[in-house]
Amino acid sequence: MAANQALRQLVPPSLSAKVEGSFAYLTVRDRLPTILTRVIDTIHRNKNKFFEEFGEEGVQAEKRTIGFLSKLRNELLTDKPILVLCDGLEDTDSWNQYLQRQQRLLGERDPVSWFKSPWLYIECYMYRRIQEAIWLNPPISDFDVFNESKTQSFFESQQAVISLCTYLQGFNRNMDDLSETQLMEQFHKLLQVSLWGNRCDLSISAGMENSQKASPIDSLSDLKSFILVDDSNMVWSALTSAQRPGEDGKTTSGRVDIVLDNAGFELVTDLVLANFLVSAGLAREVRFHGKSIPWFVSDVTAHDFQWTIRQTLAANHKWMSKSGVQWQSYVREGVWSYHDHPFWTMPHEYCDMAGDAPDLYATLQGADLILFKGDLNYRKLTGDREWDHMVPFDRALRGFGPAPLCSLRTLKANIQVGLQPGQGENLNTQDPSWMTSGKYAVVQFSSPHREQ
Ligand SMILES: O=P(O)(O)OC[C@@]1(O)O[C@H](CO)[C@@H](O)[C@@H]1O
Ligand SMILES: [Mn+2]
Repeated sequence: MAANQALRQLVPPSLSAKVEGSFAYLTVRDRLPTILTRVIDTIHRNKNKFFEEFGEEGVQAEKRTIGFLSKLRNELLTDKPILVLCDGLEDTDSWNQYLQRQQRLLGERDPVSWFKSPWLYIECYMYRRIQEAIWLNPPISDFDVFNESKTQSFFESQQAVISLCTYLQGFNRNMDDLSETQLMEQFHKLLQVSLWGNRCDLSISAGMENSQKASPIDSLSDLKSFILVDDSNMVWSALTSAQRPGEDGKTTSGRVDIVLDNAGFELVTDLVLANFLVSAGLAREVRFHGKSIPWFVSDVTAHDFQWTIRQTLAANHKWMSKSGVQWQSYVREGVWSYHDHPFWTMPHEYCDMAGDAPDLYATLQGADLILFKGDLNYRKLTGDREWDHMVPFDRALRGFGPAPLCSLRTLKANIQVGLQPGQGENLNTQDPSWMTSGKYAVVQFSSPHREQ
């Protein structure tokens, strides 16, 4: 058996709610039902809007949708079997095949259920069932149940957005005068701003307001010691080694793909970073990968992406508006593009991508650097397994490596690899909730050419 295959055999079990008292258990028992309750409340609160827009049909659709979601909430609370999807969407068959895969793993004795199956699978499944409940009840089928909380997060973070756009425009004006060292310093700062932007995620807060209040640049030095693994220098060298001398004597640079996470303030930090990468000549193109359906409460959809650029452009603040104008022209010129492959809203671990979504894997192979934002992406990169903290990041990826990649993640789930000997034990002593509080973060890099 080849070494890589043997390595794949030694894979620990998936995190699961079957472990009573575990973070997965508490999420499934408490946080997911809370999120569902908030979704039901949101739909109920929009009843009049549906009536105004669609008349009696809208009211009937609201009632049916709430019925679907209440049934889902009951299945979850009472650990009922996971049901097949029947909405005939593009990914319905893939979801139902994945259910069969989960059933094979469990054997015929136990049905696949909320508290017995992998946490990653059933949490993704819940968001896909919310989509089914909405989709099956026109005319409210394209209502985004999380839209209000995503837009609120943007508006609540206005001061931070203004200070970030002001900072960006501050050195955009004299970018050509910056030395290589100054460019690298700015890069590290904006990479950390994007990293900490990930704390503003609404599923960990179960939808509670979770916006950025403090100035993102000023707080970086205080936050530095909470970065447990910092491979930023490897990210910088991946960018600079992708630069090539062009025909006209100018340097051409590489393509950077950003696998997005949350809308609101976090998305602004990603757009500011992407703006810097292009204006500093560190990227010739940036591809953004978002979600094709509302996902994990605050994840970015195409509507959120366009809305955020429009909102920034229309702001009555000089530097915000100037940033929005720049972002809109990047999109129009094709320097920036938004993509939402269905795989990002499937439950798969990323080591399955080459086999289950070969088209997406091939697309990502065209990048010179891929930035994965957030905790759910980290869980999928590492398979949401019970890895020991000292297992190398490359090992936990289990062969996933379309291009040099970096995870920018604040810790919000009890999985963390690539730590030094004793680092995990020290953190357990100092701060027992270190893996789930969002206080700590990692910048973890892997390149396909490095030893697996
Ligand atoms: O990917 P994100 O937005 O950083 O975090 C997603 C998340 O909040 O959802 C799950 C908890 O319900 C965890 O995986 C993680 O904490
Ligand atoms: Mn998210």
